[in-house]
Amino acid sequence: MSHGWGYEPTNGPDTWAADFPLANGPRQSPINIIPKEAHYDPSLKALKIRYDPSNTKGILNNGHSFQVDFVDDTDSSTLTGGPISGVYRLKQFHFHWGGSDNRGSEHTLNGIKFPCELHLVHWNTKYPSFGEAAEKPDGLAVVGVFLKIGAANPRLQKVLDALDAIKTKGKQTTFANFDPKTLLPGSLDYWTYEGSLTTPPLLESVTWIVLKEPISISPAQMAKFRSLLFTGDGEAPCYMVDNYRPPQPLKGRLVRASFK
Ligand SMILES: NS(=O)(=O)c1ccc(C(=O)N2CCc3cc(O)c(O)cc3[C@H]2c2ccccc2)cc1
Ligand SMILES: [Zn+2]
Repeated sequence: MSHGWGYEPTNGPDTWAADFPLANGPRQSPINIIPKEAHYDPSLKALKIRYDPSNTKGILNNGHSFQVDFVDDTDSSTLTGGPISGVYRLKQFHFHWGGSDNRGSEHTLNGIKFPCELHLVHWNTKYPSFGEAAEKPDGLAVVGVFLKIGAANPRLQKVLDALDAIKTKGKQTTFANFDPKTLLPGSLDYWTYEGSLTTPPLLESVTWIVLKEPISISPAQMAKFRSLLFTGDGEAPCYMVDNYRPPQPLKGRLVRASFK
């Protein structure tokens, strides 16, 4: 699926519009979230997240990030409630991170970048598949979680321990019985807005749900993420860092808050 896009100066976010005109569309992601300008919406429901660890399928270095994939042929790992209606199934989760701790997240808070951001990707079961849903304005829902530098996060360790086996692009390995719910912070307070995929094809099909509370990651754990390679075996090695798209114009969109 990769069209040669990436995060280097020659193929990075500023070049994507050439192949993916949606890059300049009306509902692009990520965005800078300004909490004071978000609208508290008392009608927003609480997020209901139910994941079945036995759905874990594997872990893959896709050349842009690494992702943990889930079996999504039943409603056993789902997201409901929150700003969405209906049932969305968990497809995969992945991260975006920086080459140093002052950058890496895609969404920013009052212009502040976090060192890393987790995305849990779900698709609307009113459509027959992820691919079909990805083409619809209400097709996807991604839960974003900021990571901040702090104490080592034991919940990340199982994921980090698998990275040695997927160092280069295209490598995948078995990964089973992981509960992504353990990666979520204590509070499920969130901001939500209508946006897009943050990677090509930049489809404008994502209801974004960005959690207010970050989770922690230690410098040593960040170094593990940064040891991955964008490049495949036999290619000149290029470390997988700074795989984030910067914030995009809000273009009049409303950002709602589930909390006061
Ligand atoms: N950062 S994000 O907006 O949360 C995001 C969500 C899903 C996806 C995703 O799952 N896929 C499928 C794998 C893939 C591989 C590529 O090389 C690529 O350029 C894009 C993707 C996207 C994708 C989603 C929907 C339709 C096509 C591709 C990617 C990014
Ligand atoms: Zn992402």
